[in-house]
Amino acid sequence: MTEKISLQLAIVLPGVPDERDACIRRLIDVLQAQGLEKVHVTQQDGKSLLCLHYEPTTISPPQVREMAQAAGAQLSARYQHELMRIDGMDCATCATVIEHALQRLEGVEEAAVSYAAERMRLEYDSQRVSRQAIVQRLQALGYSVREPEHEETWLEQYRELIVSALAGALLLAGWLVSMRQGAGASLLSVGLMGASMVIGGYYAMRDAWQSIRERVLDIDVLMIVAAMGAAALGQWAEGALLLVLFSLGHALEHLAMDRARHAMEALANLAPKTALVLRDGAERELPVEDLQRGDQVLVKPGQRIAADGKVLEGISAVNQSAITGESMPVDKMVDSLVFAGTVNGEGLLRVQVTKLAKDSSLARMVHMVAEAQTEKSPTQRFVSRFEKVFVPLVLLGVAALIVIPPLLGMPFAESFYRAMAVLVAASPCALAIATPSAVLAGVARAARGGVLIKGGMHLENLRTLSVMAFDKTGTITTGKPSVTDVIALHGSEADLLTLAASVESRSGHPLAQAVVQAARSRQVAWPEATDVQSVTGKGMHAVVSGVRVSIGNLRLFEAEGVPDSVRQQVLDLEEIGKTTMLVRREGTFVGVLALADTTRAGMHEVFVKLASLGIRETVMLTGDNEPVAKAVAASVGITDVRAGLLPEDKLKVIDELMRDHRQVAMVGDGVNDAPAMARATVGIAMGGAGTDVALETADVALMGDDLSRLPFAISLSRASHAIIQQNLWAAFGVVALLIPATLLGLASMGLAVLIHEGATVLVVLNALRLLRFRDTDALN
Ligand SMILES: Nc1ncnc2c1ncn2[C@@H]1O[C@H](COP(=O)(O)OP(=O)(O)OP(=O)(O)O)[C@@H](O)[C@H]1O
Ligand SMILES: [Zn+2]
Repeated sequence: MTEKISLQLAIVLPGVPDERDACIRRLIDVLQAQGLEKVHVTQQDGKSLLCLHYEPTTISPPQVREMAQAAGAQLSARYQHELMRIDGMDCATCATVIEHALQRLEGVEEAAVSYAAERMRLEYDSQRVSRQAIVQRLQALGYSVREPEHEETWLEQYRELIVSALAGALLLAGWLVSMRQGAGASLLSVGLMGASMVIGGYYAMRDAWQSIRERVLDIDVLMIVAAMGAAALGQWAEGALLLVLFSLGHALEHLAMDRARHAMEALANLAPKTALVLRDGAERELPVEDLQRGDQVLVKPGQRIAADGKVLEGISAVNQSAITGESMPVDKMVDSLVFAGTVNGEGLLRVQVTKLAKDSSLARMVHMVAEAQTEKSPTQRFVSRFEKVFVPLVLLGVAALIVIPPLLGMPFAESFYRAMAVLVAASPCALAIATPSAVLAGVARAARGGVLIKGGMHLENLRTLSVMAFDKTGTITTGKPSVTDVIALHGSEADLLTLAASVESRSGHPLAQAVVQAARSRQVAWPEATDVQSVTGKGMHAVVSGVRVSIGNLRLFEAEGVPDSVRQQVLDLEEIGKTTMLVRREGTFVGVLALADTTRAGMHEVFVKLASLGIRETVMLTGDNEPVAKAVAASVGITDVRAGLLPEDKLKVIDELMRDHRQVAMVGDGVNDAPAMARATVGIAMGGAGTDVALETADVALMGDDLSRLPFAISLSRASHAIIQQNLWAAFGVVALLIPATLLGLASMGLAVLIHEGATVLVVLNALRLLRFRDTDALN
């Protein structure tokens, strides 16, 4: 017989971003090679556990644990994960170039680059390749890694714009000189225009060179070929204009994209740089990086809070809009959680630091958004697939355009020039940037509104939901029930509470805690229970002072049966919307406890808004009894109820809903609904700022502790979709118009470049509109 133990994956493999990571496969292989029977990952309470099966006769549990930890430590030291910021990418193909180049580098396990976010997700084997070697490879390709502390200077930010303006000035000068005619002047004007081409084409040339070396043909190559073609035909002004416009277009595009990126960085800067720390009885101002867990910091009225922590002293209303998007201040008192970057109200707070500055909710949110922006959305994938077919077709067509007309008698110069114009017209630059720019802006806007969307896919999926399932306890209700009725059938109420509390004090379930609380408030003392056995979704069995005690709902006693009189008591209580527990001592039912939970404030408004957004069906899933579920559902406006569910039933309901409706969201608090959330199209967790699991396991996390931002998230997703559609139509439209126009010689190359670059900039500016999306735009 084998036995098994479970360890928390996050402890064995710290720093591994998610369960899909390759390190987990490696860990499993290593451990199985070392003689464990079987190793696999399971989920429990939203945490990933590593389950280790072993042969107890050959190895002891501490040895197994040690083995796992040693292997984990070795792997985490060896395989490094990093999110790098990359400077110098000029177009979407640069991202592909980097990915190809790095993936060919020995020891690089994964390199995923987002052009829009200027970021790269990197995983590498530090025994085979050093970080330095990777950075050097990037630099050799003409890109640089921006280390986190680096602030962009004014000059760096506008460098491209300055270069293109300079090229433009030279072109203008050359043109003015050529107007004056004269032989010397013409030489001078050619010189000036040549200089303009060199300067205006600097970045394009650099990127084109890199692309050619990586055997990728991109827009930079096309532009350089076209400009040199024009120059070779003696069309200096045309060639220079092309490069000036091209570089100007790119400079503007980059400036616009920077705005979307800075929207997130501005958020990160909300947290103060220093904090007022109480150490050794004195107040000292320290940089937040020096704060330790357990430090006490003072937060004065009106100040921004410097660290995530727990209030030790003081009462105040805190504006948490920076994190939750909700501008109504939240009351804080002793034991409340507060978050870095939020604004203290009128009270003085003494706060115990619970998280290091780099792990604060705000810092993690900014990091996760950056990571989300590197994930490709389905539309983006579709566009990439399209480009793979489209670009070679264009090149073939252009080659034909150069070769065939001269055979029919057209001068070569003319056919070449026209082919170049067609090439520019058909370059899908606007198409490539249409979706990523909108995703970038949409994800950033969502984060500023307190909604963390972990990737373009989820941003797009939110839009198409027609059914949403909600967990009841903790999501629709506060999840803090209290005991309302104590009905003793044999003996006193105190005896009943003693038995109940004795058993329930061994459970972490919110209902159990409510029972313990009730016993405590009546000053009941209870003996220690033994042989405790918890039955998921039903209740508990245990032994108290030598007698067997069971406590739970009707389902727990189904097998042995419940006397009709007792059952009737229970049903009567449930009829008026209460959660019930029966208590049985040996064979006798000794009492019934009734509990009630309160519905969260503002839920009704949320469901009204969801309905008006076209979410036709809302379903509440709960392990609680049907009358309670129906009462809660009716009071908030939920259309459908599935009650009496065991945790695994919740998964089945999600499957069933997905069969009928395809796109289904599961909304929960992330604590014990993680499996259902993972199964649904979109898993939405609330309370992202307070609970780490919610933040980690969900596809979409509402940072605040209620659902009020849900309609905002959905309407933002719709707005993003609308903008993506507009962008794609505009991009396709321009290509569709320009190709025939250049083919027929109606549009010159200069005009083609102007329109082409104009469309690209326009598409990005259109995407930026999402940054200004307002809640009030939500309902239309
Ligand atoms: N420790 C316990 N003591 C008594 N009854 C329990 C206990 N644990 C669970 N139950 C019973 O099982 C039911 C379902 O519990 P479960 O934990 O599956 O759902 P829940 O968290 O209460 O509600 P929801 O499904 O809405 O999140 C409870 O309503 C209760 O009747
Ligand atoms: Zn197992």
